[in-house]
Amino acid sequence: MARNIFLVGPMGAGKTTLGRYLAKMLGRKFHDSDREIECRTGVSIPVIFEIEGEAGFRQRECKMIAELTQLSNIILATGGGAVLAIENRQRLAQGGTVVYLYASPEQLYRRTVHDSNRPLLQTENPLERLKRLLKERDPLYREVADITIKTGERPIKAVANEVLRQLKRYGNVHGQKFSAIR
Ligand SMILES: Nc1ncnc2c1ncn2[C@@H]1O[C@H](COP(=O)(O)OP(=O)(O)O)[C@@H](O)[C@H]1O
Ligand SMILES: O=C(O)C1=C[C@@H](OP(=O)(O)O)[C@@H](O)[C@H](O)C1
Ligand SMILES: [Mg+2]
Repeated sequence: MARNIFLVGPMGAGKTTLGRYLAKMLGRKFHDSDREIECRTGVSIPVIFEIEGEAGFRQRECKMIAELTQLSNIILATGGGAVLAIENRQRLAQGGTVVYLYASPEQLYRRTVHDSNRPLLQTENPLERLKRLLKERDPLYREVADITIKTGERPIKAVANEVLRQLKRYGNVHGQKFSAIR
């Protein structure tokens, strides 16, 4: 059976966008842990941070990752901080093939600067925050990842084709019809 594909990486790497795109290409179900948390609670991520703090959000995130990693044949976009908890890292590593989407802090900044839905970036200097978070979390992303993909300035389509090329080596898309989008 084809295994799950889990996307990890920093805010703005493109996990949500690429996950949705890959799911369409492969005809698989897509889940985004942040969106599922928002659906369950009925409020946005910034509101959860405001009411329960980051610690409260992390608890909800852990429960959601535990649930979603039990599913089969899915594409999952995690939140950028999901790798902070060791239990999440273990569940991700055991439940599927983990793809680390990497982008430089400057690229992450450009992709997130106009979006106010990421509470951790609502600071005086979001670029500095992105640099610090990437430095802290990069070893955790690498620890859990089977594959690392540098998105660079490539459009989503090109990143998706690169991910599929790499995933073939892991048997994820074995026997599954997909056409590389040119
Ligand atoms: N490879 C890419 N090239 C250009 N824009 C991108 C790329 N990947 C993502 N984006 C854009 O960056 C923003 C953040 O992407 P998103 O998928 O929400 O990232 P994440 O879920 O990793 O935080 C979105 O506006 C998305 O369209
Ligand atoms: O990096 C983080 O700690 C976070 C990343 C966000 O998800 P994206 O990585 O999809 O932006 C979201 O889970 C929350 O705002 C916290
Ligand atoms: Mg996302």
